[in-house]
Amino acid sequence: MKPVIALTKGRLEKQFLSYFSSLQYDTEPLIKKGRKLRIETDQFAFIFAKGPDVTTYVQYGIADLGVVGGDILAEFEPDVYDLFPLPFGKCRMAVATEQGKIWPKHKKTIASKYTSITKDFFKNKGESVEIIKLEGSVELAPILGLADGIVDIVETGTTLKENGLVVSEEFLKFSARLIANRSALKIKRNELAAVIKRLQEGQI
Ligand SMILES: Nc1ncnc2c1ncn2[C@@H]1O[C@H](COP(=O)(O)OP(=O)(O)OP(=O)(O)O)[C@@H](O)[C@H]1O
Ligand SMILES: O=P(O)(O)OC[C@H]1O[C@H](OP(=O)(O)OP(=O)(O)O)[C@H](O)[C@@H]1O
Repeated sequence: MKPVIALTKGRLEKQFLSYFSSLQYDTEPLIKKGRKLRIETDQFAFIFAKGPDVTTYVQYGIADLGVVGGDILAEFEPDVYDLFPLPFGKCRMAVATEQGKIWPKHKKTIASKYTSITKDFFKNKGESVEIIKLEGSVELAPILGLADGIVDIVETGTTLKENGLVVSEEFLKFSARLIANRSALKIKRNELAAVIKRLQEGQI
């Protein structure tokens, strides 16, 4: 059986393919996949899913390996083996708000996709917050008066800047990570060893 690798669709998929190709793996079938969600190459079977679902497929052993953002691992804490960072998908987690905003003295309202990370962050600071869960375009929330601020990913800072927001605190750094199903690592050790090694060594 070919190793099964679950890839996070979208931004990380593109960056993974360019990294994988730099390691001399054949990526042509993946680049030409169109809307297909499962693709086989000579060596591997790939599946394409949203980040949190990548961890689910790996946790349940449908995929042996997965490529997922460190933010997803921090937020959902799936039961998978977190092997090592990959050299792309670099971003930070930050609290941001409108330029010149004065935070309320008591309870702040924070909008985020990352409710668990947000809860832990403010708990550790001993600050009381109400968290509003959003699924994306989180930068809208302070502008429209839904929240006092946001907790979200920042890379270049362009999205914040173009929406009149500024970082008030950066508190975590992430990159994409290679994860593995815990039992596949033992049972399929021989089949997985070469690709794991190459993905790790490619970074040196
Ligand atoms: N601006 C960014 N710069 C670098 N990495 C990012 C950035 N935004 C997200 N990421 C990383 O890429 C992963 C996938 O994000 P992406 O935006 O492609 O999917 P998503 O959050 O599910 O959004 P969408 O609903 O638009 O597909 C995130 O989990 C994170 O690790
Ligand atoms: O600092 P920047 O380089 O501007 O990147 C940060 C933006 O990228 C992500 O959004 P994404 O494109 O995934 O859209 P989303 O709002 O739907 O999550 C993140 O949620 C920020 O909005």
